[in-house]
Amino acid sequence: MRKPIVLGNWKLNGSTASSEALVAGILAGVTGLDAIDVGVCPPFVLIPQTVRQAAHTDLKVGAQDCSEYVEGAYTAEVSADMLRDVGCHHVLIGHSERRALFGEQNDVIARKVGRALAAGLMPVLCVGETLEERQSGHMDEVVCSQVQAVINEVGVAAFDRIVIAYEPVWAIGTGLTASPEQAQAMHATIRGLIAGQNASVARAVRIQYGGSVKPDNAAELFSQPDIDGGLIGGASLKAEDFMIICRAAADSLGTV
Ligand SMILES: O=C(CO)COP(=O)(O)O
Repeated sequence: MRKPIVLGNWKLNGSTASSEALVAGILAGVTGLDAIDVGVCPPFVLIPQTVRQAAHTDLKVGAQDCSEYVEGAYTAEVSADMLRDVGCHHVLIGHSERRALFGEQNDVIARKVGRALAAGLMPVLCVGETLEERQSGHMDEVVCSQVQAVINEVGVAAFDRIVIAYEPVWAIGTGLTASPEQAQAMHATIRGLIAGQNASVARAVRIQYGGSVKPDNAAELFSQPDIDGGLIGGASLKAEDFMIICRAAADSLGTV
């Protein structure tokens, strides 16, 4: 049985005051949820205060990106080692907004995953197709090539320390959720790709769904056999909504 994992991706939102209030709300609801992993990904500057606030609790704190470089003259970059040093547990890598708005390609993303693993962080590899890629029937090929690029860089065995987040680009922030069947089909495709290279890693690897997950659709998504929790954007900015989604993930353990 895979342990579901629900992470809040705050993106470019929050202040010291608003994030403190949000984390307080999450911490008030997180007890009793030890059957799942729960975490947040604040903007870089809010990570240290969030780590302090979450100390000695079950809430895991991570980042939204890391550098492909270790150190040196790379203005504005933040390394995986720095993230580990300030207490991060995980790091999102290859989010579709990084790919689309900041030009990140599969090779850069694969190197970042390698850096995160070397630093002792749990990389959350984000993959997903655009609407055009889905409509032209290329979605499996696109998503599999995004995963395979990382397998080629770090080896398939390393996926025992990596979480995959399938986030169809057309479902992010749009209110359009992939149907549970569409999401399940892609999760099974990703697991199948890995199974072809290492069956036991494929059985164990956790694959989250992301893209307009809300309190009213989380339970149905999480009840799919290959969906192991969610990566939550907008709904993770409200503690109450985020905790309803976390509870749906915990409840899903009874249904699959
Ligand atoms: O991009 C996402 C999480 O990384 C999903 O965002 P929304 O939940 O706002 O659609």
